[in-house]
Amino acid sequence: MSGKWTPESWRTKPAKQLPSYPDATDVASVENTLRSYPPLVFAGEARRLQAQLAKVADGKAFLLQGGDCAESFAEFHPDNIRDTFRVLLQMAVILTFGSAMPVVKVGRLAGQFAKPRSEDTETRDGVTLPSYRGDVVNGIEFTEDARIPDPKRQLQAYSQSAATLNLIRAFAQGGYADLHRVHGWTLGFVSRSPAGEKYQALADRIGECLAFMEACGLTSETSPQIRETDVFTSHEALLLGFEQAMTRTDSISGDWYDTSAHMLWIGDRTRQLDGAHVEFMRGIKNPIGMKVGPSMDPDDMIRLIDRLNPSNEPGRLTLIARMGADKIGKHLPQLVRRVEREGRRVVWSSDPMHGNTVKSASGYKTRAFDNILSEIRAFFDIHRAEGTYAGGVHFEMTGRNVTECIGGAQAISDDTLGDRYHTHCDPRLNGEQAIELAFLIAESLKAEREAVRLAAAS
Ligand SMILES: O=C[C@H](O)[C@H](O)COP(=O)(O)O
Ligand SMILES: C=C(OP(=O)(O)O)C(=O)O
Ligand SMILES: [Mn+2]
Repeated sequence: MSGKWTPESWRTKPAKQLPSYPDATDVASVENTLRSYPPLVFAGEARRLQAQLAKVADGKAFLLQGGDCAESFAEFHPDNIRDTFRVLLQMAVILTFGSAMPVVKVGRLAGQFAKPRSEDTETRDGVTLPSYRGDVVNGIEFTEDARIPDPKRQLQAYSQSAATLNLIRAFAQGGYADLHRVHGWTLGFVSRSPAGEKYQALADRIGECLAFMEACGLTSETSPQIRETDVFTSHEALLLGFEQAMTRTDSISGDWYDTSAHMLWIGDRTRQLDGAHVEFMRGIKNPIGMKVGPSMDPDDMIRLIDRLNPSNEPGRLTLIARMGADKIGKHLPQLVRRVEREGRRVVWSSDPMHGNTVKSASGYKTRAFDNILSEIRAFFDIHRAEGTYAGGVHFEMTGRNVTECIGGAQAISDDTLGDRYHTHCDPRLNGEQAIELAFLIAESLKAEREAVRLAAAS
């Protein structure tokens, strides 16, 4: 029994991972202020994303979701936003070429500020302090003051999200994303790499296709699909007071939308059937995601799907599998099979990051490129074996030349992780690793397409 939903009905349910603010009056005052702020996204945009995700559920499009593990106030800079944006564009072009299908682009951007943590406290040199929970909650500095949750940070997160979104909209629709600029998206450090060279070769082919199409009368002026693109935003709906304050009724449909992002997802740590996060998410009309880790039980998963998507609408729910390269083979097949057997219409996407986090010998939290790739390969293989559709991928990545994940063509090793390790939470793929991975996935997609074509021809 789930009872009546309201934007605040989550408050009566047990909630994990929410900060303990020192003063409830300050929190209420910030939430009131947020309620008076403009929406960041519109309901119509969220509906457009859902329609595109419905195509993914149907096997006719592919989902690419990616961006920072944790956006930060300190790294807020137009160059960083642009660099991540252009790597996303490059990956999308590579995947479009491989799959010959539209690629739905969703950033972990413009709102990805709240972090669930494994431990409530962190100890350094015998000093124990509350854990860092994302810039929207507290500060990363290891001092008593910084670690106290401060609700006013929500106002800064809102402003940064608004400015980030504004820039993304301008990039996506103002000419930067025009396919004629496909060569210009390459970042300096990527252009000198094997992935960069491969990308330049692909860009040359796209240039030829565009010239051919132009000769046929299809130009940026006649075809807006060449000139601009949709890039949607997403984040984990963790800090429910903030999300509630951003939830508004849409005047057209009368439905509730969380206007903080186009898509919101539930993390693996907060997906309890009768918990606060599931309660909040079931009532908002945005397309939503749910992380599915190795502890997910198939019966529970069906109950969660039915709670979150009772009318079985395609595009409403994306299941983001994050098992780990060593666990995916044991856990995913039975879940995929069960969803299929019960006729639930979902998008299956692979997050090959969160099940592959390890502490390196030198003490950095890292992920091995090879394990990331191996989880994705297993994800595709499992779907092929089950006759279901591997609909998308979900990455923690940045356009910056960071050294956070081990491996890839640059062969980043444990010894060099410290060179440019900037993440505020989990290790991200750098621009080159992200593009390298996109090529490897594109090859799988192309092989799949070829297999389908051969099967149809025989
Ligand atoms: O991004 C996801 C989680 O917040 C993150 O993996 C938690 O990391 P922790 O295990 O260091 O708390
Ligand atoms: C917290 C995250 O992942 P998960 O819930 O899968 O651990 C995340 O995506 O940053
Ligand atoms: Mn993360």
